[in-house]
Amino acid sequence: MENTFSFSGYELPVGMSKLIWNFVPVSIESLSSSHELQSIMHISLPLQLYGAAVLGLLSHLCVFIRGEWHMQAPTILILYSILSLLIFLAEIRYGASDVVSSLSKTLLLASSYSTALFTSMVIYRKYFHRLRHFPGPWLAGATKFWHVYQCRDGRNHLLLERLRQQYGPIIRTGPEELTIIDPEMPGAVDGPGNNCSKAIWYDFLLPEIALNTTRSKRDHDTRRRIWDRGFSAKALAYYEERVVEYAETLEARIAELSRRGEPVDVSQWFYWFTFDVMGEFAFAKSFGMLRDEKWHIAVVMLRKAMRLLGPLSPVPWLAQIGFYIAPWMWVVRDWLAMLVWCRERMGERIQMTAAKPDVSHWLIEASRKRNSLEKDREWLNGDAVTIIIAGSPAAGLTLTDGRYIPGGTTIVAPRYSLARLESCYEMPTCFVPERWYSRPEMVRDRRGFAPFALGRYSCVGKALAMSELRFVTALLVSRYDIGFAKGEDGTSVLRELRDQFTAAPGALNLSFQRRGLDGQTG
Ligand code: HEM
Repeated sequence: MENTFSFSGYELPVGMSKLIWNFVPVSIESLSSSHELQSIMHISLPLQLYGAAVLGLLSHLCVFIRGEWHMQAPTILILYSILSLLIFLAEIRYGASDVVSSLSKTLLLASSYSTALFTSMVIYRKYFHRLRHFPGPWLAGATKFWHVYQCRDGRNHLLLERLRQQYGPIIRTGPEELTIIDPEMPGAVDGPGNNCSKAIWYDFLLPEIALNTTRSKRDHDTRRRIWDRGFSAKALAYYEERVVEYAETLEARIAELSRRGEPVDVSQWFYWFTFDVMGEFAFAKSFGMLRDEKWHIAVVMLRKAMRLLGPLSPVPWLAQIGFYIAPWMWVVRDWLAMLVWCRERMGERIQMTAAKPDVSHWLIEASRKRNSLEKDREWLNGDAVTIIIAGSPAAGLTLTDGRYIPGGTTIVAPRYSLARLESCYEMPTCFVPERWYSRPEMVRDRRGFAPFALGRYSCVGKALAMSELRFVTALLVSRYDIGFAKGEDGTSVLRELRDQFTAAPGALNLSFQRRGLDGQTG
């Protein structure tokens, strides 16, 4: 019989499952014969609690203080649960006589261990850590749970903006994390010559892996070369034909609504447009939302799942526990269902021959040529997720004014705040599109403007995204007079904005008045 260990659908790594498979019966067996164990059970309770506390302290100082543990979080949780169960069984057998006292003693030992472990972590983070001198909320430097709690409503962008006003441009937003709101950051972190790598947060897609989530520079560069082929001038010409078709469908829908005098929630319609286009490029199959005028179930799942990425992104270890130990839970279920959906569509896409090349065509063909289609499935599945939803330094970083950011720090450079810096823009909180063409003096420092990121990790789809933006804008602006619909004041689009890896804007109801051929509104 094969020795695997599965808990709530979570399959432990083979080595670990063998260890547990052998360890549990051997341990229970040894409970009934070990004299040493009997003598341990009869040590006085204070001494046992003291021993558990020392173990907690040592686990921090000798083990958890180094390296990354988020991917092992489910295994660690399962091992601790098994250990507690063994202590409980040993207590019943040799220690306290009844179940209730055995249980309370086990809980006491576990609490003593964890109190020492977490106290040691907090003391270290607050008084010895290399980031201890950076300003920020006291609790943020002690635990990332502070951040999870603060951005539970998906408004991390507003939280960071408030912190900037309170603490200045460099804020300690986590035990190992600095949020730096300085126009220099996009270039310093992502620009040429930097030595930064991706933060642990990017492991959220594992075991699937994608171009924008891989943390290995070598894997990224190899994969990026394949993606680049999918965005050559020739490939872009194929895509643009289809972008035009979808943009015209969008315009036809808007024309219908405008004829009926109905408001157009452009946030929703633009969402449907971009997702239909991306479905076509990822799976050679549109989501059909523009056609059906309703949300596709997979996109609904994706939107729900993206809510997980906002609040849980500061604690990737908790997300891993959710994925493996509680896959049935709330948004975790939506996230996993969305991954399964993408996996299945990618399976179908591999089997079909698309009439015209889509983005996936280049990725699949590259695997086919190398005869590694099956081996590359995790990449293909992960990249499919990237298409549809489409830094930390080991070494330190010195900013141009001499400020030093210690190595091993996760650096966050929030675009929302960068776009609102007085030092970069005149009237930074006002919507003045002219600043980007006829009034360049309104842009004081453009280094912070990097919506497609910079350097090796910059957006590979930038040319496609820009052609979608240009085409739809030109089409609508040339045919319609556009204004706020009745009852709309333009505030909810930002007020309801949610920060969840990509930004999810609130509703924006506009009225579209068709102009006649002479340019007059008709
Ligand atoms: C207005 C639309 C878009 C914006 C603002 C945007 C922005 C970005 C940003 C900021 C990144 C860096 C993300 C990170 O490092 O975590 C990125 C990466 C990426 N984007 Fe886009 N993107 C857009 C549209 C697209 C489109 C249409 C595609 C096409 C499939 C695409 C594909 C990608 C891919 C594959 C990456 C990963 C690149 C790499 O790691 O080498 N994006 N994008």
